[in-house]
Amino acid sequence: MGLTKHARRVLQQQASALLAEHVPRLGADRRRILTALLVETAGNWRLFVRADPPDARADAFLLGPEGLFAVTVAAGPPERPGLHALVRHAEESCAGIRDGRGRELTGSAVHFVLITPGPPVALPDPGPFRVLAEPEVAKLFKRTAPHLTRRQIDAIGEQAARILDGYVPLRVRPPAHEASAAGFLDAGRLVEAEVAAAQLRPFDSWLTFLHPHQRAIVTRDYRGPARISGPAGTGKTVVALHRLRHVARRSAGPLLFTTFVRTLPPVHEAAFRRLAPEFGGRAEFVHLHAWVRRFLTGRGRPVEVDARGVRTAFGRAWSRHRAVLEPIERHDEYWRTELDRVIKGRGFTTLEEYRRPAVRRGRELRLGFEQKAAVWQFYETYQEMLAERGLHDYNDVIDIALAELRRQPLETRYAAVVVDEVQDITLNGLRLIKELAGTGPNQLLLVGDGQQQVYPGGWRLSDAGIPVLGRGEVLRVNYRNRTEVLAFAQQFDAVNEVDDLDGASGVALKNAEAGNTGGAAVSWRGTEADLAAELTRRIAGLTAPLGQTALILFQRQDLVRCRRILREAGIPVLSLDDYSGAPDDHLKVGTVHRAKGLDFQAVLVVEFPAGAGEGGAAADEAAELRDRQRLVAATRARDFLWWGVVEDVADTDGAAG
Ligand SMILES: Nc1ncnc2c1ncn2[C@@H]1O[C@H](COP(=O)(O)OP(=O)(O)OP(=O)(O)O)[C@@H](O)[C@H]1O
Repeated sequence: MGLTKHARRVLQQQASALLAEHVPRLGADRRRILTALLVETAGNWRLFVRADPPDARADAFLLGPEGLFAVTVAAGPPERPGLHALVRHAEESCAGIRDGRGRELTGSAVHFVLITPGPPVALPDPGPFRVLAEPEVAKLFKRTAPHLTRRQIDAIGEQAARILDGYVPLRVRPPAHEASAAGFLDAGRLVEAEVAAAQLRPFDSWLTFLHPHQRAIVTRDYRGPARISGPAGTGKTVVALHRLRHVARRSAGPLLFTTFVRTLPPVHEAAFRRLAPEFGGRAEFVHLHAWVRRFLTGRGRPVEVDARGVRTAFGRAWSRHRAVLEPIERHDEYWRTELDRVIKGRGFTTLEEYRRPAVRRGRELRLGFEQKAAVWQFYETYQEMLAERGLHDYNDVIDIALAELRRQPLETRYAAVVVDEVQDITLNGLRLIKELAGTGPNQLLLVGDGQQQVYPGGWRLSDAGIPVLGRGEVLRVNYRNRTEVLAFAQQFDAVNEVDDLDGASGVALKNAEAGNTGGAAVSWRGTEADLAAELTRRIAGLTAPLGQTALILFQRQDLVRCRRILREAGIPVLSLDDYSGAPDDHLKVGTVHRAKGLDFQAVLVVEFPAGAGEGGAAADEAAELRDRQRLVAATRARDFLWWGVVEDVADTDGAAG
């Protein structure tokens, strides 16, 4: 911080006097380093120094806008079991601290810092520590990602002073005339930090505080694969990230966070780096298909998906079989899903398997014995078309990787694997995950919500041989959406029963408890001709920053329509395809498939009429799917939701191009 030389000298004198009085038996290294820490805490920070002689506990706890730090001064990390004792003590001693809303400070939110005396040294295995050399101590106080407000720091500090047994709270104060001088207390930066924290409040407090139920799941010891389900916004991903850090501290080896949604891993990686910067290098965040491609390349079997070639193969197969399939269901998309999600997704290799009862769970349209035979022929033609061209689709790539993994397991096992949005993975994808993660204690965590399926699924975890009996957790307090937004989203929840991903009943969004108050949800109906003016007016009137706002649509062709409106209005946009969670001032735009798992301060949704002329069971299925997609779109909004419905579509020749 911007201290004058004189002020720094005064603070150093105060700091040494304080340490000499309260912690008289300090060695020279600790004394120097703790003095330096104390000088830096003259702003919005608190320091608690261990009064007893060195033992297995941290030397100090440091609390500030970036969270709570357990600080150890040593030339290197302690050896196990000393390391375990240190981590356990730090986690346990802070665990009783609560915020004003009853949430507990989670032990996994404590950051471990190792300060090495003297010049920087390279430590090959720093374990859970962020390592700083003595001359780098000031780096700890850089406000890169503040998430605690001054009031929260005061409240935590007060409780820590009572709870941290054997530690004394020490604080130095600048001389009065210096305190009021510009720059000394760094008033400008404090205000900046307060404003930054206020903008995020209360959402980013998850980095430090968890609901007691969330916290219990983070630290629970599971003897096999575990599952977290619960409605949107209940903190499933938040818990999974904390748990990843918790497991990382207690294990060695790489960690994997994967999902079916291509756009999510970079966003969650950014969140994990804020939560656990010390494990950034150990954790891979990658979507399932990218993982598979990399794995197969590593095994000398690179397989690429030529999406255009696959579409052509499908088109040819469809034109050969449409005369038979159209009378059953006329939309080719329906049959594409049948191939992708049922026949290939579930790994059927014979018509007999496909004919077994209950294998099409989740599909409303019933198929008779002969009809299944007709679909199977269509599937075989599609496979031939692919084979003739030497092509593989995404399901094939999963199958090849699964066979390869079964032939030869991974050389280095993951210490832990987390799968997010698991409801959208195919059954064969789940089998692959089981194979790569293993089913040992605390190795595999599956996170999802059956109600947010945006692709038809229909499996149970047990179908993939993943046993979670007795290890299924359900979250029910929604922390993301303010009450008005949540109430709006709940209108799309028409289901009678939600699957907990393993055949039992789960919790639906309509039964979620609201964790936040306020918010606003506004709807609009109009013609496409009026949409441009209304959408741009809404965007201009937003109170949320443009960079924290998303426009969500349902079909790719809707994107083209809306992008044109935004371009003409000069509104800067970033496609959700390219979004990594990094802050910017562009409106995020994408389909609901890309918005899954994300949240924004404000969300605008435009619904264009769905394809006309559907009917029968397939239409019921499509309508149900659309409601689930609506529910996902609406629950992306934290504070404000605008829902626009276009009632008629103008002549858009060329627009949908
Ligand atoms: N303990 C908490 N304290 C404060 N905010 C929280 C807490 N838990 C979750 N949140 C907020 O709720 C938001 C949603 O959390 P998260 O993304 O983990 O939910 P989810 O259940 O995975 O949602 P979805 O199923 O919709 O993807 C987070 O971004 C965070 O802002």
